[in-house]
Amino acid sequence: MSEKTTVSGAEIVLENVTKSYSGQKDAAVDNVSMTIPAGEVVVLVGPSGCGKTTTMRMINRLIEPTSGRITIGGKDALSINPNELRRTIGYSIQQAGLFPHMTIAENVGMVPGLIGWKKKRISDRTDEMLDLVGLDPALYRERYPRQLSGGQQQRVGVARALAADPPVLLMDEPFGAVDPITRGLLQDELMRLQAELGKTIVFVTHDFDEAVKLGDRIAVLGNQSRILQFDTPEAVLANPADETVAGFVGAGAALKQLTLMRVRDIELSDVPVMGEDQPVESMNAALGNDPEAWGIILDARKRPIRWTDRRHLAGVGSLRDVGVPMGEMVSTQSTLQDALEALLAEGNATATVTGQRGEYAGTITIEQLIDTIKTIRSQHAHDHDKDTSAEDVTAGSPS
Ligand SMILES: Nc1ncnc2c1ncn2[C@@H]1O[C@H](COP(=O)(O)OP(=O)(O)OP(=O)(O)O)[C@@H](O)[C@H]1O
Repeated sequence: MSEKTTVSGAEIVLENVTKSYSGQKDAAVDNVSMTIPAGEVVVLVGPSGCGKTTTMRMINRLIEPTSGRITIGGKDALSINPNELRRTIGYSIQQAGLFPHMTIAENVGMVPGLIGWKKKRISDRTDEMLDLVGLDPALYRERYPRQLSGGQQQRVGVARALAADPPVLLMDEPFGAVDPITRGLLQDELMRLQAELGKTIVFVTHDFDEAVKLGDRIAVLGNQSRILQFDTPEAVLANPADETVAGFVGAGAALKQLTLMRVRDIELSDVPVMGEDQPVESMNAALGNDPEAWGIILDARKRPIRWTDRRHLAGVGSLRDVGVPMGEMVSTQSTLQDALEALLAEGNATATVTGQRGEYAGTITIEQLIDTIKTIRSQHAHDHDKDTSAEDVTAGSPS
């Protein structure tokens, strides 16, 4: 996710954690070790039944490990009493898991109530949380869950998980039950919230794209929760650890990489730019003799308004009257994927980039996008050559 302003999260460490359900031949989770750094979003992703939920639920002790150790902020999870555990760990699940007979306010205020907050404090906090997730408290407090849309219920689920301000948030497919557009919006909101809150978030999904979008790190799990790869989304996309992970990454890994970087992250190229009031000869001189060269005419606030080449300039008296209106532009905030789409939409090899206030910032070309992908690839080309004992993944040997 993006840069955090604060980190309020706590580190979670799993050491050789195993869970065998009675009556099952194989352990559901077999000897898993991983460190989830404070303030990061770690996404557990893997096929159905691989043990993601079991792994997550052992962190808040909804499931007791058969063996191994889990610490939260350095404290053994088994030694934390139930009240403290509720305060430390927020939990949100698919279909929000709201209590149908309780109002939205009662749902959100439930954990603060359980840990003994006073009425007024709970009520204020409930309003604050509903605001935070984009629901007007005046409209929604007294409603019942069935009177809300699926997406709104999911928001309430997140508000409830955050209500007691826990350093750790466990989210088990929280957006699994909503349509793709709502899901995208909820993901964006979670990213915005997290940039502000800096919680430690463990997020379970079987949607790899969701993992790439939300994770600071992704743990790709195989059967029995075996960690196949535990790394940043960039590294997993650029260099999957093995064929199983590659299969999970799926087609279009290079394109997915483009969603992880923004235009401001790369060095832009340039074309000649001139204000409308500058002499035509200056633009001519800047374009030189190259018949393919083109330049951009700016308005008084340095915003690109038209592009021009030598042919347009022949015989004209002023830059005010020449050129072709600018097509779709990209902003420095856009993802490289947005930039690629703009390039394809315009059918050009170059797109114009504008800054925060619409001012000219440079240009971006198809070649630059290709070079960026190549650079990411080469940066991660040797990731698996490293001695993994030095890494924070100490899980049983990845196959
Ligand atoms: N209470 C239980 N008793 C016995 N076996 C269980 C129990 N809960 C889960 N399992 C088994 O443990 C394995 C891991 O299940 P788990 O729910 O953790 O997987 P998951 O990766 O979260 O799956 P999904 O993505 O389908 O939710 C599965 O084989 C499942 O059948």
